[in-house]
Amino acid sequence: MGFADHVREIERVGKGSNTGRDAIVVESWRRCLETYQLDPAQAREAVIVSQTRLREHRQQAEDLVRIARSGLERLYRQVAQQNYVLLLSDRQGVTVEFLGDPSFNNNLRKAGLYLGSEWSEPRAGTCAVGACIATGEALTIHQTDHFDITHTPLSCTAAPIYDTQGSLAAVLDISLLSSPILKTSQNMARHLVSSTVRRIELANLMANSRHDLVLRFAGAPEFLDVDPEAAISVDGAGRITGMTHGGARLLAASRGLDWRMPELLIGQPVTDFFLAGLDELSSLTRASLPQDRRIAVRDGSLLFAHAIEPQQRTASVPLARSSGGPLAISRLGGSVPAIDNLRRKVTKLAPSRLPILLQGETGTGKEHLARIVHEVSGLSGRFVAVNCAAIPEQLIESELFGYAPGAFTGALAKGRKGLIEEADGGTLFLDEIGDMPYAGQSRLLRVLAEGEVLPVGGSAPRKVEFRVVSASHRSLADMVAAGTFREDLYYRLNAAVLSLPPLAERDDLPWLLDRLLEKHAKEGLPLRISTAARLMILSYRWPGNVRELDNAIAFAAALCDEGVIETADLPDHVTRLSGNAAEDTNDADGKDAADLRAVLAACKGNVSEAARRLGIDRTTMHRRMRRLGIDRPH
Ligand SMILES: Nc1ncnc2c1ncn2[C@@H]1O[C@H](COP(=O)(O)OP(=O)(O)OP(=O)(O)O)[C@@H](O)[C@H]1O
Repeated sequence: MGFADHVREIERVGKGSNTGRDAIVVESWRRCLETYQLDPAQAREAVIVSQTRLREHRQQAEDLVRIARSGLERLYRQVAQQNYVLLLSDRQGVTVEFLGDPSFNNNLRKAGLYLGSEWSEPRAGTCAVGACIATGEALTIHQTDHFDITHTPLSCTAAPIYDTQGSLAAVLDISLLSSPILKTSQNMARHLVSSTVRRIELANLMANSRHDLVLRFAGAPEFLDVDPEAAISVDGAGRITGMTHGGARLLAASRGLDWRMPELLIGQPVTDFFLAGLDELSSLTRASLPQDRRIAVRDGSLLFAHAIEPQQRTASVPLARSSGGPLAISRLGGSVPAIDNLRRKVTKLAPSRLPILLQGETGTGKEHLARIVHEVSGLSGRFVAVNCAAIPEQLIESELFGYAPGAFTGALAKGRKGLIEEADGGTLFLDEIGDMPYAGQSRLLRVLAEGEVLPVGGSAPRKVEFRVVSASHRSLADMVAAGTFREDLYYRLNAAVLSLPPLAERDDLPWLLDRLLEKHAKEGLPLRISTAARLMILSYRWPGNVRELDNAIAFAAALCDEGVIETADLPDHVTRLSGNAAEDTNDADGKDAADLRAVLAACKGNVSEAARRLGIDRTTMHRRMRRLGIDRPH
């Protein structure tokens, strides 16, 4: 159908003609013409909201997205091969979650199948998300059902997600960019989307009714425990506190009410809807077989029910203390002012429960410091280190939060504890926190705020108590300014900030060298180093920090004869770039020292000028002078 025909059909429908379109499409076209005054002859580009607005929408929807995530991923895996993309829109029609093949990114963006795209009817005309918001029903808007000619290649199927109070919270949509197939082929898609929504609503109800009795219902006993059709929650006084959409329909049908009026359902006594007392309802637990858990609804129908008792909160784990502080703190570094200062801070901060943010270039010893903090803290639980940059983005949430049994394909049948729970009673070290995906940041924030962790695909949060130490070699403050790191999470993590200097700025390099020689000594044989090799190490800049030094000593330890490291055993780049501090002599006044003296003399003792000529900063210059035993000229 061409553009002109499409416009003509909409106009005819607007005037009351029947062109054979589904009623749901006809009603939407009329809303577009009459209520929103849209012109079918004027094609509109897809609307994508600004980053700032998108962030606001995503923050508001984050609770739902968190609960829906495993369901969304599962649905996407089922449909991705048929080239569907998946959109979760909030109740304003703004896409807050998107799963699609990144290889056709540009076309999807143009078509509005993208994060931040706005699919409300007033903005986009008849479309699946918009019509779903307007009607509250699952539906398909296929190709020329769309009002706007821009969207007519698309085939979209959407279902509404209701919150536990019966209000529309979001819309789940799967869309095909172009589709040669007939509209009826989307019936299957609608079924898939609707069953995903049912599971999401159930998970949401479970998460929100931890202290209430939950009743799940199914028409057949076989599905009762695995895929119930409806669920409601009931408080200790027997009043309805929440429901899934299926639950709302069931309650409304029981009394001949309209499910669109949830205020007639929420807060009402459950016994108004069922021919059973509260005690009888609470006894429908797994203790009896599903087929024996039959219950009569007031409209005369019979259902099977499953009662889930309110969950008790787990008692908080006392964080016991142990000692180990003095020894641990001495491993921080040598006795030089900067490190002594750091040591003082660590001693004071470690026993508190304040979250600590460690800053420092890569390899400066952030994890080493985090372990020291843990040992000095006296926490009895484990130290669990997580490198957020090393875990693939798709796995980060299940690694951190764990997952419930059967949460996704490939998951262990009995589920798995996440790293956060492993750290219960101890310290969770989040390395490279700046690489944590945005969605994971939101979930982490929630764990820190509530002290509870909800496994992926799970509905029962578990209490956890741990100390968080995080680290990043990137500036989190800059990331917050750029909108890639959550500001609220940033403020939660950086209650105390400790900075580790680059190795080139550490005056305790000789101390570190000695510790690493001890570390790499082979059993029973002390590892030593010749003066020349030592000087070479002391005058090298160590851009890779303590890690590079550690690796260099490990390398030399493997090469050296009779436990003595000579210059020839050091890695080539160290010998090449160390400025020949000392040829193989025992003379501490090597060529490097002579060079420095010469430059200083040429600059009439002006250290800043000498540093400038050598292309190093003044602090480094002073440090080199100290190392090489050169006094400051007067
Ligand atoms: N004070 C120290 N004493 C002895 N060894 C140290 C010290 N600091 C760091 N190291 C060693 O240096 C190496 C690198 O340290 P660590 O892994 O803690 O650095 P990092 O800053 O966390 O690195 P990245 O930013 O790459 O995660 C480790 O092998 C560690 O044992």
